[in-house]
Amino acid sequence: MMAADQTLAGVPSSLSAKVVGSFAYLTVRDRLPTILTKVIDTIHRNKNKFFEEYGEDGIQAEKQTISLLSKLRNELQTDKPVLALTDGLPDTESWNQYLNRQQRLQGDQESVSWFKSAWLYVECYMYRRIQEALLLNPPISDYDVFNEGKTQSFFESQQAVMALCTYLEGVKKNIDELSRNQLFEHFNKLLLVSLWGNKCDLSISAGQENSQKTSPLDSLSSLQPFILVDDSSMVWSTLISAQKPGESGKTTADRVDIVLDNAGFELVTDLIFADFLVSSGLARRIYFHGKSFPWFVSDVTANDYQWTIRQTMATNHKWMSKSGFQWQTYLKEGVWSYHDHPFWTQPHEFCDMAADAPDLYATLQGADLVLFKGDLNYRKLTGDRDWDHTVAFNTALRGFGPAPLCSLRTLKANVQVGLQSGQGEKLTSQDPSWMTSGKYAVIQFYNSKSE
Ligand SMILES: O=P(O)(O)OC[C@@]1(O)O[C@H](CO)[C@@H](O)[C@@H]1O
Ligand SMILES: [Mn+2]
Repeated sequence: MMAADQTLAGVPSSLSAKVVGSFAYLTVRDRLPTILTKVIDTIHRNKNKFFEEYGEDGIQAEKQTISLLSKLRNELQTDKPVLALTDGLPDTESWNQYLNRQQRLQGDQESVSWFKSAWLYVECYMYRRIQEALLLNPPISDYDVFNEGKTQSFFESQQAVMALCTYLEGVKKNIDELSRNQLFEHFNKLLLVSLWGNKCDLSISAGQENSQKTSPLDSLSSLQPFILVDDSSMVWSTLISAQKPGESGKTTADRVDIVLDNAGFELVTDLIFADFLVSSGLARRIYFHGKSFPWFVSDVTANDYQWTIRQTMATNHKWMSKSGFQWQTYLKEGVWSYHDHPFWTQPHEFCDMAADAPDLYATLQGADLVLFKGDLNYRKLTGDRDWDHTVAFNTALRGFGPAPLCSLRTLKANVQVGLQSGQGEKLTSQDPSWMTSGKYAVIQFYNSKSE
């Protein structure tokens, strides 16, 4: 039995709000209550809508949901014990087992609570409790409390989206004549656009809008110095070496999986990159992995995914609309498909996936490359632990490696591995908030098969 904060040999402890003043502490103390308050306000603002749709039941549901969320906010702010879930969803048991696991880790001296336990766990748990509050009030159970922010991010980024779709159209027009070097140039640009699309995330901004106003293609070179690890050439060579003749006679990699992060502008950058991968013949199929309920304010759900493609189709911008129709065709043909396994909205570190979600692990093993978008995925890849910055990426992965994988992440949490000796210290002296500002990024690759 491990003592309270004793961890597996050589594995550092989980980031936690128990470290007063840490980013985890500031998130749990300030940002999470702010997000909860915005959720409560959003539900209250839609009271009339619920009444119109559901009559008195809608009013009752609104009141009940707000009372449950206010209770949750009070539990959080007063560091009450984390409670078992009661909504009887298929994953409820898994969540409650994970709570027991956390309790065993901490020992029975203190209960699992917001300011004493792992930050990754309590933050994920908060979003699952928001979902429980809605599920316990059926008339409004399928209401997406984060929808307004996600759609606003899309609408505010229209200039950037139009510029990207126009660029993509130009690339696709004569794509068969492009040399491999030219293909690599476009690959690199659109990979970087997808990487920096991750800056637009509403949970770091606690819901403040932070959409992309200008064309991201214009700023790629100025952003290059802020990329701390750049394994893009390894991503490219993995795709090239995976090329094999398909039924159509075209040589392509079979499948690239994109574990999505945020809706709005970031999702469009992912769809554009995926379109390029298929149009260029670098990949035959794309699996998109999204969330099965609203998560971390701006993460992609099936509704967001379908809505974004419909909106892109419906625009009166020629190349944007053409892209939207192409994406709908990819879905109809099975070239693209959307998947939302419950594991992505659970609190587990990814090194647990093989044991706790073997079906999902097996699915990812079928990919030639898995791209993980964003900061929360990076935190789960590395277990959200207090690693030294020079620890190797695959050490932090702790055996997770279903396929060649790459994290495309802007830094918004104080966990970062795989840096050169002295690189972290230099960054801290130059820019103390480098790990949490979203200004810096990594393209970090690992191929377990190359060991
Ligand atoms: O995964 P994303 O969207 O890039 O970032 C989500 C996120 O901003 O939410 C948390 C703050 O509440 C951070 O730890 C984390 O980075
Ligand atoms: Mn996110």
